[in-house]
Amino acid sequence: MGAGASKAQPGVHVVVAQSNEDGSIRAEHLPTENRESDGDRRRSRPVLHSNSPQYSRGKRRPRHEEPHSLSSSPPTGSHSSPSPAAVTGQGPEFKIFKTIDNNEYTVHCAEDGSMYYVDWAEQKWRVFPTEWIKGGKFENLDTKTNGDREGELIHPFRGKLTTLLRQESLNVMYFFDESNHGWLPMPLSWERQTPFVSRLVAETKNVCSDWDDDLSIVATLRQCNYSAEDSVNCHIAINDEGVFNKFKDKVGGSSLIFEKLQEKIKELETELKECRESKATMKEELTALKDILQETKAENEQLKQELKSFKTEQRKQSVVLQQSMGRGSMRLPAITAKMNILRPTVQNGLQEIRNVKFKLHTTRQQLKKSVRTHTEQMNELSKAVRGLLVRFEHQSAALQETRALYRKEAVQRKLLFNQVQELRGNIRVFCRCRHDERSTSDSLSFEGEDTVSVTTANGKKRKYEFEKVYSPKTTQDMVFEDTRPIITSCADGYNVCIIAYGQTGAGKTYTMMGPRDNPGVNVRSIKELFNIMKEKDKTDFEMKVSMVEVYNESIYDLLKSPNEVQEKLQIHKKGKELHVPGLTEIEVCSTDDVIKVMTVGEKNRTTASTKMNTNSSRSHLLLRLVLVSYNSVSKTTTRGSLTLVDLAGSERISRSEATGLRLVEAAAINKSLSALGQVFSSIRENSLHIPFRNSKLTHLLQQCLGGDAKACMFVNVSPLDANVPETISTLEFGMNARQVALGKATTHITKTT
Ligand SMILES: Nc1ncnc2c1ncn2[C@@H]1O[C@H](COP(=O)(O)OP(=O)(O)OP(=O)(O)O)[C@@H](O)[C@H]1O
Repeated sequence: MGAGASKAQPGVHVVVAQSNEDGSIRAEHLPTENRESDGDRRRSRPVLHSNSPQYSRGKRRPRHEEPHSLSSSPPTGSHSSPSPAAVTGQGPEFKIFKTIDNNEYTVHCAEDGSMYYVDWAEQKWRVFPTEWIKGGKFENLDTKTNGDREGELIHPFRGKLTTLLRQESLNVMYFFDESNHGWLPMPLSWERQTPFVSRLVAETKNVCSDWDDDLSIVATLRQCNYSAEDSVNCHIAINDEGVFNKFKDKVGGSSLIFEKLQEKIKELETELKECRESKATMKEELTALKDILQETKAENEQLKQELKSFKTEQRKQSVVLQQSMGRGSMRLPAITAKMNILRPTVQNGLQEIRNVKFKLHTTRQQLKKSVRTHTEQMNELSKAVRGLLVRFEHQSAALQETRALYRKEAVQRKLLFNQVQELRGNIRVFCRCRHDERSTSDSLSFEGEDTVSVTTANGKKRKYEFEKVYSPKTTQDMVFEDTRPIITSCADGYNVCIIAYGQTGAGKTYTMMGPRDNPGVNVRSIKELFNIMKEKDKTDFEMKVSMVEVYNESIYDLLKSPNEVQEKLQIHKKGKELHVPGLTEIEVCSTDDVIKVMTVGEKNRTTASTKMNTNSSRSHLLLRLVLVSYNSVSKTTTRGSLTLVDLAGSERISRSEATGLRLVEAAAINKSLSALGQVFSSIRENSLHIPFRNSKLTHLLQQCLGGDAKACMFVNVSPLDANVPETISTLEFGMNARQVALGKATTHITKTT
């Protein structure tokens, strides 16, 4: 047992009570200025009461070991002591007995119920007095678990902290109070004066220069068991807390501060990064500068060397020059004389050179100026060209677009036209009344675009409706406008036929052929056909013309030379196609070609009729154009035909009062025209048999009226009152034809593989 004190001042002893590692308690004397000798100290050692509370606050070993560290084991014998069960309700063990004034005693409760406590003063086990029980209470050694002492703290920087209230033994500085004759805890201000604490305070202040409150330092030292290091840490922690509180007061929340601080940290980190980067850059620059410096130094060295060698060379040269001058001075007068002679020549030469140089300079300036002007002009020109190119590109794009639109439009138009045609029926009948100056009455009246009325001799008025009715005032051009669409069909691969019907002199030939300066449907149609074919892209075409007349039920080739023997042509069937063997077909490339061919045909017709003493108007004229086109894009061959028919006059035989040959002619015409009427009637009535073969005319027209063609008929009438019966007959014929609905027209297109 080592508890004692040294006497620092009379009546005051200073001691730090501390338990030893082995469980015994020792008192460590603090260094004092006026320490007494060991003997004095031993003599004057104050006696601590064994049950003094100050002892129990000293550092203790784990309590269950305490009795074993004593010199003797706790007695097991039976003494008169309270039963442990009566005290704790449990078996033999070590317990803590805590008095009302907080003194603690380690108590051993033996098996037999007897209890002992440790008398530390004597280092002995003593029987625990039963009368003490009333003045305190027992506690189990394991009652103070961490569970009671653990807690939490939300720290502004470290987040959630788990705290533990741990009981640890601390050194406490006491002084011996002579008056009380006992040890008492020393006040802070006194303690500050002790050399031991004074040294620790100095150490602490050395580390924390801002901490100038000595008493606060001593208090902290006490709490930290006189460890200067711990007290410094504690101070830093307290200061942190202070900062935290300061911010908390200002901003009002730890999380906000935390966020702000984190932001600050981030900013600082960014700054640091930037500094590092700029440092790296500067380092690189420095290296580069060093290199440059090195190079410059090397250059400098080289220049120095060169200068040195130059100076040496100069010295050598000056020596040589001086030597030369020495030699030359002897010939100087002769040289001077020669120079005087040469000087004017040289001066003149120099002047000339100067003049030439000046001229050259002037010319150069002029050239420069003109080059500059030309360059500017060139630039302007190229700018203008660029602008033109851009405009050209725009326009060609627009043109292409327009072309595409046009093509689309054309296709749509074709489709619409075909639809309209199909709706109207594929035979369209127009009525044309010729202009005749002799006409004075108004037996024919024209109502609207499609109706003509005829007033008969007995005053009856008959109305006839056609696709269109052309009054005498109608021009050739206007007539053709309605025919134009059917020509487009021919180019598209349809068999197309235009027929003129009417009494002699009613204007059939005028409508079909027309005068040379005002051509009719024939020439205009042929022109239109060529125009259409030429407009078609990637399409090659071939056109052939044939011309025949049907006279007295015989077919004659009008393109055969009149010198040749005229043979009657026959019609043969070749598959579905009709074929006229021996018929002349002439290839044509333009409208002019066709007109030439037609002129030849007309001439042959007239010659023939003269030879036979006949009248050309007594025969039917058929002009046929066969068009074969090939499209290289779609790889299709299209075959269409245009048949232009100028029929012979349709007047009645009785009226013409014909006899002999004229009668035969009239009968033949009558036969063929009535055969034509029959064909129309049969088609209209949907008869199984259509009598195409009843006449040469209808036989030849079979392909044009045969159901897959498109036909157009002009019924020509005269405005004269005298012709009213013929006019009515013609109009009736036209009406009959109008009611004919040809089958659906079909194109003749074959695909080439
Ligand atoms: N619309 C018209 N305007 C002016 N003159 C016309 C018109 N139609 C016909 N004629 C004239 O009437 C005359 C007879 O015309 P055209 O020869 O065309 O009759 P046609 O019906 O062909 O007779 P044919 O049956 O004898 O051939 C001609 O001189 C012609 O110029």
